[in-house]
Amino acid sequence: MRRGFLPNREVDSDPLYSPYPATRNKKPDRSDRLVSDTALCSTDAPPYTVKELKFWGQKNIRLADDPSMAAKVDLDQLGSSQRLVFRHIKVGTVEVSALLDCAVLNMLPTCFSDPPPALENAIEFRRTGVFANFDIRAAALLHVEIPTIVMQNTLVLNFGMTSAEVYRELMRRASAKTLPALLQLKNFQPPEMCEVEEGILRSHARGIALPAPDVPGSVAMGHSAVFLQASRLNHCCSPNVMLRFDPQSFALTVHSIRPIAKGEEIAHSYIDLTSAPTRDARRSLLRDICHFECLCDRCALPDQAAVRESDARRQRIHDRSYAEILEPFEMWLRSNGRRDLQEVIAFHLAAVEEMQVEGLYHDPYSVHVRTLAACFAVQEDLRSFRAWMGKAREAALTRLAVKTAVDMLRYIVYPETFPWWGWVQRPQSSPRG
Ligand SMILES: C[S@@+](CC[C@H](N)C(=O)[O-])C[C@H]1O[C@@H](n2cnc3c(N)ncnc32)[C@H](O)[C@@H]1O
Repeated sequence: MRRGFLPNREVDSDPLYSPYPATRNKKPDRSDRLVSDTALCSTDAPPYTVKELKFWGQKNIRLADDPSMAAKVDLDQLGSSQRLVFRHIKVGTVEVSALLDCAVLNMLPTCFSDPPPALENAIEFRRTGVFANFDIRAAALLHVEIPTIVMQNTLVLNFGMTSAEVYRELMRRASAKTLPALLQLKNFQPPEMCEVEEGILRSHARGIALPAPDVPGSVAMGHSAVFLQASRLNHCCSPNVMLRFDPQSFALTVHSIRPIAKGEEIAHSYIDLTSAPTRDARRSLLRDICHFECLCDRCALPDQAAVRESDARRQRIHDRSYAEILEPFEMWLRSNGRRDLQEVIAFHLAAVEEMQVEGLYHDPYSVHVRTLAACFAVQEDLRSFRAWMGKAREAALTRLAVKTAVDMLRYIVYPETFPWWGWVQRPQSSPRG
């Protein structure tokens, strides 16, 4: 176990913003374990009536770039739950410059666990992107990184600092070792939108899930972090890696979601691809949120016909509900094996192929491959069962579903322990297990 926060050097100062006492924070305040050299405190008198709060909110709240955020933030509730503070969080030997709510800080572990080790030298970070150094299998851990800066996405600015000053302060507090590297990151924000420091942090910050206190609006606030190396990862609408952030180790991990060839660019998706099935929808989302025109392989298809085909495939993937995915095999079981199992297999193979062509390996993919494994299990087709169960296991590992992956390994080694094994031979009986 590594040490969590730096030992206290001085009494905790006022939080940056504390318009009302944080009465809802019933957990013991552990902020005395945090270093605080914060000398800033609230300068504006907080508003008290809902009307004033709303007006004050329009003036002072800087919403994150996601426009849907605006709808989620309840200004009436917001003021009573916010106590933003600048802090240094110590993770192993790394000091993270943070601007977080006290309640969120209190929910972080006092000791961070060690993250798992990454595959050595698997990827190369170049200025313009990240590339595979050798052929990589699916579900490999390619990179582990502690953030340099962590912040709340939605800043409530009534403590006498402009948003530019807040971002500058976060940068200033980054360790002397990382500051030059931070300043070298490109600012991709339109120059009229914000100053350089804010532009750099906004361009390279990615969303992370931190524990959120049970107060209205706190989840909508969201958090993001800047990772010096992982910020080199470009966006792709057919990503080959998935990023995870684990608050227990305070580390970002990068996992391959399919086999990757040597020299191939490593890229993840900046957006939720399931919410934007067509190229136009994806591009418009990326323009709105990230201010760039997507030039990934999927968006830069050679002609309009190829784009239409890709859109149609993604729309079909998008439209298929879980019930629809599960239905053919369930119907086959209910028919006591009298229906044609080959039709069920063909349905799943076609869906898997579509997902592979589009490079989409989100949850429905694992349902398809698991069901294919079951289709071959009922026929006692050992080779195909092991192949599909192997893919299902990779999908589980990518999602960090370790227990499921262990169960699947057991089925691969001892196929007869799989509940549907050989069921076609004895269709009247119910599955074992
Ligand atoms: C976090 S940076 C990624 C690394 C970046 N290429 C660099 O040189 O620092 C994000 C920026 O990279 C560029 N970018 C990333 N993915 C892209 C894509 N698919 N198409 C076009 N530009 C992309 C955009 O300018 C975006 O604002």
